[in-house]
Amino acid sequence: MADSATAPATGTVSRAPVAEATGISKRYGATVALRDARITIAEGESHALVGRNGAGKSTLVSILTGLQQPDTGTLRFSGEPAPVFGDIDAWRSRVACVYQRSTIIGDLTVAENLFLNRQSDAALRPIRWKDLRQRAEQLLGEYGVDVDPTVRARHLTVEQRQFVEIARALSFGARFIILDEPTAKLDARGIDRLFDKLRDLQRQGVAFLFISHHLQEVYDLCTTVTVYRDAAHIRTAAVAGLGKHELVEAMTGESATTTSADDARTASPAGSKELLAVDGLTLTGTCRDLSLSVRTGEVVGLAGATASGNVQVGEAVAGLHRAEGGRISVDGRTVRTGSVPASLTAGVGLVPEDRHVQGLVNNRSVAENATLTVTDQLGPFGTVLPARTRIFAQRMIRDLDIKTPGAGTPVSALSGGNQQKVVVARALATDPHVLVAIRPTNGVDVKSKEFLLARIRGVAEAGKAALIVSDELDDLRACDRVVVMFHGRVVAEFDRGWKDEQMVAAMEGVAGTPAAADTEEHGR
Ligand SMILES: Nc1ncnc2c1ncn2[C@@H]1O[C@H](COP(=O)(O)OP(=O)(O)OP(=O)(O)O)[C@@H](O)[C@H]1O
Repeated sequence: MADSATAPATGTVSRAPVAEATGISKRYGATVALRDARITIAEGESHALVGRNGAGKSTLVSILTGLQQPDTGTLRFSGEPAPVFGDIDAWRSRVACVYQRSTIIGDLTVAENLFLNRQSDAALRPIRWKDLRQRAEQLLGEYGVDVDPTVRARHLTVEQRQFVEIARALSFGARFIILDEPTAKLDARGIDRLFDKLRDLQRQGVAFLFISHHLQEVYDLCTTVTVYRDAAHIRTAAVAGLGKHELVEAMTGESATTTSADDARTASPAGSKELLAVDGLTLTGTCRDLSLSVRTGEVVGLAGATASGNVQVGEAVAGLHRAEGGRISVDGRTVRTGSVPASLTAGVGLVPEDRHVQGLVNNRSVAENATLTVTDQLGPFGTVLPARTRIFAQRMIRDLDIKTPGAGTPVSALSGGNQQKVVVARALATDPHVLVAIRPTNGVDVKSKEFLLARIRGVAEAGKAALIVSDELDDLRACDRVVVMFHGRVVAEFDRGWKDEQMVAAMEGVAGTPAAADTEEHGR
């Protein structure tokens, strides 16, 4: 398909693209991660790279940043050939990268993080702390990042850390920055501020490659979009000239259907009973006297921005936090708080927030990870029969459309979105009475998102209950009812049919939440 977006305006001097990759191929054993792929990022451009999970985006990033060598292909930065593989400083001066997972070290100060491994001018010269602080202040000031360089990085918010990472990445001199799912851990305000910062930097001539599964963000921020599918370049186009349906079609190779989780919903069955009850829950430093209930057949959303406490409440239901007061009960029975085994026994399944930290055992296979919670079903008398594990896992791989060469592949070899599916698969394997899913579609592509949300709906349809803890509007739209938290309190509740602005306003604690009133008006 023709590229239509990179032609410079007539009359302007055409400069070499900041980055240009052509004919890039990369294999991992039998897996083809990239096949003759290409991308061109013009100077000062905001360019999105989108594609389904496993399409090859992260592989391209690792090649563009010099972390991996392609099997074939050429790479040029501002018209010059790429540095030799391994010359880290040379790569850093051409391309900066901010990954979804923070590379900031919590125990070091901001200044130390900014100048990690380059604290002093020469290898044997002692570090001059005052100098370091001043250089950090100057650097932060240059990029308009309002953070004290002397504080330990662990005290920063996710957003502040990200700004520090951006400043650090650009301080090596690059005018091209790759942002790999930078919004995954930010709430709506954080995303706005990040985008403001990126627009500022763009005005200063910095070009971006922006990777996101949130197509709206592509429309909000980028001028050009490149689509990869099944390891190959499919299309590059001007964002303004490409409708969402067309974009999704390019990503999936199928014409976009209009079915959504919305259409798939069924009303809660009559005669449902309360399956999860949270009564007057108080969690130190998080929430006070919070109540919530989920009935059989229901999918309830627990929405809230980062500091709302919604994630902690979800985690408490799964036994990860001890309550200072109040009660959590499942199917009428009180569950001891602060005990994961007690919650598991009560029938609570959890999709944790961070698959890297809480979710997966990286060097173990997809099969082992997917069945970790159900080893008792895999063989008699505490044994685990490999054949049974494999069959169990193969069913999950099929059911959840997990893209992997096989059940024996280590999860670390899977793309991010496919890893997330393994985490969901594992939670579903226990056949939970109450499924608590925290940001369950984080890093998952649009098509797989529908799929995962439909699976969660399946839990409710099987007569159980699901609680989706999220600030993602797509996740929340899949719920029958959404309870919104703001700073540890429930501030609003919506039945289906809410508008995006209403939900965002409620999550941001906008006084008087016209949202709630509106919902009533719209005839619940
Ligand atoms: N180190 C590795 N070993 C084996 N296979 C790998 C490795 N890294 C990536 N792959 C495979 O290469 C393919 C492309 O993966 P990649 O991570 O580039 O996809 P992606 O588009 O970034 O996906 P996502 O949106 O899920 O992050 C996938 O099939 C993945 O399993």
